[in-house]
Amino acid sequence: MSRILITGANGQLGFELRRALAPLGEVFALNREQFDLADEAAMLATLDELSPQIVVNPAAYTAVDRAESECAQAHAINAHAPGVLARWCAANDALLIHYSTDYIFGGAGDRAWTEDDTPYPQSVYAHSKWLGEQAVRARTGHHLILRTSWVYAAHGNNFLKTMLRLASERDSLSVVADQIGAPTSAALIADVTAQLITHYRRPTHRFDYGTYHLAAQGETSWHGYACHTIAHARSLGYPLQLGPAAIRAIGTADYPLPARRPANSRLDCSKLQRAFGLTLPPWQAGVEHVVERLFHSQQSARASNTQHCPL
Ligand SMILES: NC(=O)C1=CN([C@@H]2O[C@H](COP(=O)(O)OP(=O)(O)OC[C@H]3O[C@@H](n4cnc5c(N)ncnc54)[C@H](OP(=O)(O)O)[C@@H]3O)[C@@H](O)[C@H]2O)C=CC1
Ligand SMILES: Cc1cn([C@H]2C[C@H](O)[C@@H](COP(=O)(O)OP(=O)(O)O[C@H]3O[C@@H](C)C(=O)[C@@H](O)[C@H]3O)O2)c(=O)[nH]c1=O
Ligand SMILES: [Mg+2]
Repeated sequence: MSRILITGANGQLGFELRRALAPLGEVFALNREQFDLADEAAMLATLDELSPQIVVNPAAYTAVDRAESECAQAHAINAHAPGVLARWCAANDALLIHYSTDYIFGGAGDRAWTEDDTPYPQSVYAHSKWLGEQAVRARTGHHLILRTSWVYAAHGNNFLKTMLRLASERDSLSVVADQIGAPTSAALIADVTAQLITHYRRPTHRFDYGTYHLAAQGETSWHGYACHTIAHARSLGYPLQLGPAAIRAIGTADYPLPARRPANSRLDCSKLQRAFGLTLPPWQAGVEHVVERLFHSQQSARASNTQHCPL
């Protein structure tokens, strides 16, 4: 039985971690109001009070474009706060599980990045996440840093839900086809995190701390991801405005945004699979599952509206 603290419990990953870690011990799932990564003194007081043996930190500043103009806030939460958590974990013999991103890589070439490749962050968000990783490594050896990519879930905001919304409002869509990565469900990351905690708690087992890439298998572009999402929604009978052939493939240059994104976001996840005996599922499986969940909750919302409306 472990005492586990989860930060950012209302984010995409925090929400799924609440479910996946519940059977592993006494879980303190704290949202921003209960555990503010921008308030160091309050964070330390809560850590002392709850005295967790495992701290899991999915909380982050994730607004990639807004970070370009809110550099100080992004750095406080993504770069400084993980170091505070790591220092507390080192002093209190706790394990820290932290998450990072494919965006720390420069994006050149078409080979999947390994844990040994040198990051070259191209945006404020990416730079702040890279500094956060380094702060964790410098302060405690007892850490896991899990780098993932293109996270989505039924709960929260993400590209998948944006595509479904736009497909129900518009006749056509334009989506970049020259950035390649793997959409990864928050549920998969949370389930793998639970597996790693189970390994960690085995009494006689050597545990391999460190940095691991964790993404769904396979690769696609944002355009490929949008097409698969919308095709699956269509096959379920989702109400869509968009015609079947109306998703245009465009280049990054045709979709200007404040923050630069890497062209190559491929993560080589073989180290994680080897070390912990895991098999990562293809990215399409998680996308289909979340589209189905969203479809069914939309249907039940409709059904209960119909029941309650006077005829
Ligand atoms: N989203 C993605 O595509 C990817 C995410 N990652 C990484 O994975 C992790 C989880 O991301 P994800 O769940 O998608 O992110 P979300 O944006 O869904 O959730 C982040 C959570 O952090 C909370 N938060 C923000 N600021 C603070 C603060 N000052 N104190 C406490 N909590 C705060 C947010 O609270 P509030 O709800 O109040 O804003 C939110 O609930 C992060 O480390 C992220 O960098 C890696 C690759 C891809
Ligand atoms: C909405 C939209 C986006 N795009 C492009 C813009 C961009 O290149 C790409 C993704 O856009 P988004 O802004 O939704 O995604 P973005 O916020 O860049 O997602 C990132 O979030 C952070 C937190 C991470 O760590 C990354 O792994 C990644 O998931 O899709 C289109 O081409 N057409 C569209 O209609
Ligand atoms: Mg975004």
